Amino acid sequence: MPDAPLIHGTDPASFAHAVLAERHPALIRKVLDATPYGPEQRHALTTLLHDATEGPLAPPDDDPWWDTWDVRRHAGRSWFDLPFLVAESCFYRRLLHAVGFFGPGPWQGVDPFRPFKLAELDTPEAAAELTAADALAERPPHERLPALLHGSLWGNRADLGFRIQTAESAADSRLLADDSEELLSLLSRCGTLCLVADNAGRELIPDLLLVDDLLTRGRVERVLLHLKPYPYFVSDATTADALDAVRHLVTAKSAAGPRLWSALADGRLVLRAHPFTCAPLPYADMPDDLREEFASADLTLFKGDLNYRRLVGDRLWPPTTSFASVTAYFPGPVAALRTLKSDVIVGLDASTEAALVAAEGQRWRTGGAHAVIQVNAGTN
Ligand SMILES: O=P(O)(O)OC[C@@]1(O)O[C@H](CO)[C@@H](O)[C@@H]1O
Repeated sequence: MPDAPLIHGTDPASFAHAVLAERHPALIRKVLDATPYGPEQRHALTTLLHDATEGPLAPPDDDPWWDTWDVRRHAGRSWFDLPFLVAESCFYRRLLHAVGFFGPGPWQGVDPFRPFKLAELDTPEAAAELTAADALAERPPHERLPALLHGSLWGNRADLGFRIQTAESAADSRLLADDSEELLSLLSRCGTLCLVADNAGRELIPDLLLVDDLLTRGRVERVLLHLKPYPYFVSDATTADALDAVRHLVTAKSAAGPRLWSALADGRLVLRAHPFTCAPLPYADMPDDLREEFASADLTLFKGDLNYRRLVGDRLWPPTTSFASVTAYFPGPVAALRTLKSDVIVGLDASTEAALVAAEGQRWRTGGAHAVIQVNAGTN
């Protein structure tokens, strides 16, 4: 397994530093504005707002998460000195603790990000995406599946979802690595697919439409949908979010809605929420039970930026590092659908990297304008 330095937020000019110093405080303000929390929670949130930028890491005494994942040992360090993934994971754990999510009490289980997630579902753009997706049902597989795959890849970017692939769109320059043909081939003969989901709302809807097509058209026998056991990184999907999405599809009279409802009821679509999905660790450190589940699947498909960071390791890999080399540990065929929203990237040609740097400096890594579809079928 190749090696490279872990990404930290120490450099004030880095993306990671900006996330910790700017995005996290802004998020706390959004959470305070979105829910009428009481004085105790508001005090806990404003304390976190200060701690997470000025103070040392201060784990709560009464939360075993900090011991389960061996994070308490970082107590007293600056958040900026921690591995970026650890710092973010600690922030979200502290935020949920501050709003009383873990209880006991009346706020137990109340998702602080739910207002943002629900707002995404009821928009004209979301309705237009559903109309476009339903129209796909009549198209032949060689058009329908790539469009559904791109719809899932670009998630909530409606202008780029569900387009019928034409010559120019198939050569979309925003796609920096494209193993979609190999991915579609793996999906065409897949008994069990593990889909490790990313965000709720308008990203989960395209994911579920892809799942429905795979299950309905007989290409996949069973899908294990890996969600988060509790709210994480603002938008990450929980079971409640998945049920909201299915109910939304039924209410919107999408043909996929009742089919997904039935697939859940008869066990062809199974919801999973393993604690490791909220751990501050790379998937290379996954526990044995999760490793066995992925090993027993015919394909595991990771969605989104955070999952990609954890799949390949949140490190400053040279972009030309092969995707296969950093996922060689994975116990079965694995693929990633990821829009680039953070520094880590592997699997690019040297010429692609050079052209991106010449055109955009290093902004191409974090702007969300580019994406990769990468596969390690495990055959090499
Ligand atoms: O997994 P997602 O939702 O695609 O993206 C999550 C994410 O890009 O947002 C953070 C920055 O705000 C990153 O640190 C993190 O990887």
